[in-house]
Amino acid sequence: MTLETTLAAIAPADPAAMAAARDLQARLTKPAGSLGELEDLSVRLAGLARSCPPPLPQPASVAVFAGDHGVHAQGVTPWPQEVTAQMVANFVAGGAVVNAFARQSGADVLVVDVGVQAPVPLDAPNLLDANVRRGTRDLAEEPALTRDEARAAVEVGIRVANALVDGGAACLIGGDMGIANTTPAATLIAAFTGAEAAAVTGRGTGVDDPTYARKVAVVAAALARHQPDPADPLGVLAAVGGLEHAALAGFLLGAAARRVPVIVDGVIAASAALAAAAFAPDAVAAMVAGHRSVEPGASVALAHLGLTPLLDLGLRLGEGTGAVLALPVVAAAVRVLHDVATFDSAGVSEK
Ligand SMILES: Cc1cc2ncn([C@H]3O[C@H](COP(=O)(O)O)[C@@H](O)[C@H]3O)c2cc1C
Ligand SMILES: O=C(O)c1cccnc1
Repeated sequence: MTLETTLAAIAPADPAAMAAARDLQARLTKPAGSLGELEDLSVRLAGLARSCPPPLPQPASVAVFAGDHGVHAQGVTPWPQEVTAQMVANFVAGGAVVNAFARQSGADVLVVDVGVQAPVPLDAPNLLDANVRRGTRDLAEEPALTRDEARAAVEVGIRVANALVDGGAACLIGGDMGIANTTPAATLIAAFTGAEAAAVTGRGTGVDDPTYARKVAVVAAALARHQPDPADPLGVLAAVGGLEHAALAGFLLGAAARRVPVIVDGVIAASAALAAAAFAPDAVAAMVAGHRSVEPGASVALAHLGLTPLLDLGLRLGEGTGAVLALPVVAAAVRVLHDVATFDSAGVSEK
């Protein structure tokens, strides 16, 4: 599927299914509104699936998109770049936090090399080699990607979403791995929302004060240099994005085109969600915000998209961890519409 055919397949939520879910919620054996955000979520997912109740969101799959970043050269993170490839090996072996959380939540993990700098010499069924280029260029000096490279990365994400749905996934979860990738994430969020660099730049893996100041300056200078146009999402991704950010944007678009919910993780996924929404505003109907990352840009992005995060646990890891943790909550919200008796069927008196 190309970007264009995917965008053409994205349509608004179905108001009739949403009305049916709202009506059913009002008849279930609980005070109206007592399930808070879960009621709104169940209504949104009915609209997405065009059916009430919508399907349960399992089996579920996490795709962790990995890439490296030329902007690493600016000293925006204390971690060496080779940690990206080393963590890819860790994901493949099942030893990272996202693997533990996925096991706990009942989700599979697929690792997608979309732009790791050094070749990842592994042959494993849960690793997809879809490397577009071996890391981005330094966005502080030049566009991170060409438009063609950005498009190719978006189309990797689309392909992965389609393959997982074809394989039976009823819910998708997007994760990231890429040392230095909170810098392009912050720049993308500023570009799409118009927020100031300082309002969207966070401490990532935990940078110290001088590194943080450098990071804010890099984001501000990149915005001034590239003047990214939010009406041209491919241009924005190319100028100041990353390969995993672009692939995640495609992954979100692919989920929306297939009308399958996709749980958005932290600041990298949230920056990709802004790009996806700029390509196709209706794609937001497929997005569920898994959690509120500590990174300030994540909250700016979610507010811009009108999404309310389900969990707020002070997480600042990425990998898809906060999104996988939210999967049982999403499943519970849907299960209410499947399992809970109505006042009528259970013989419970109404007020
Ligand atoms: C061991 C390790 C595991 C990680 N898992 C996710 N990240 C997260 O931190 C990185 C971004 O932060 P920054 O922009 O500050 O470099 C990304 O790789 C992200 O996925 C990790 C980072 C490290 C070091
Ligand atoms: O919360 C996140 O998404 C995050 C925070 C730090 C590093 N990487 C990701």
